[in-house]
Amino acid sequence: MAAAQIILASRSPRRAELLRQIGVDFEQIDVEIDETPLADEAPQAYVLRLARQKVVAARRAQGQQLELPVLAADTAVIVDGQILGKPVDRADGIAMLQRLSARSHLVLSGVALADARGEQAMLSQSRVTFRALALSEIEAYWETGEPLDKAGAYGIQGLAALFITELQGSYSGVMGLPLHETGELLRQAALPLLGNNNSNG
Ligand SMILES: Cc1cn([C@H]2C[C@H](O)[C@@H](COP(=O)(O)OP(=O)(O)OP(=O)(O)O)O2)c(=O)[nH]c1=O
Repeated sequence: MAAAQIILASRSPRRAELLRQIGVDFEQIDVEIDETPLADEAPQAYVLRLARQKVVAARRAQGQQLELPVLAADTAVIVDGQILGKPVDRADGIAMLQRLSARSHLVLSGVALADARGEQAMLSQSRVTFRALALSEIEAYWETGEPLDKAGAYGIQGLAALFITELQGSYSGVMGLPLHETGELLRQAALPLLGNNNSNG
């Protein structure tokens, strides 16, 4: 296996899969932060703050000797201006999916990269539209286990693909790691992908 180029501060297997997709060699570590929104915090500011906090916490945990850049992300579903995180239980998950039925919502993903020079963050914003969902279908979806660990109680990359009539924005951003923005942050940190350090060339 090639030597790691960066640290991915995430437990998420989806983020690891997406980072592998763009050919980055990485080590994955866990970070735990408080994900409670601040009073009156805008959703965009919220996901950017959490992504930054994850990289900062990871660098702190690794100590001064850490040399590799650290990448982390945070994803939230926004409906009527309200932030939906991961469902806390079955009733919460079912209520979230009922709210998302027959309308569109926003999915925000913040991604941050920290290295010795400090940290940078970028935002990905997508609009996802769901068809009308029957309660029986929502209940059956909950029973699959797929919604449990996902913001908004669904996974675009899984069975919830059956619900989505339209996506405007970034599929990888909805799934948890926006790959265009990730590539830009890596390029700015002098870790170019495809050996190209110049987006115009
Ligand atoms: C909307 C949506 C979210 N998700 C996932 C991505 C994230 O893993 C999760 C949102 O929770 P996050 O708090 O962003 O991330 P996490 O706690 O799972 O992982 P970590 O903090 O360790 O990086 O929801 C999907 O997998 N598919 C989707 O379609």
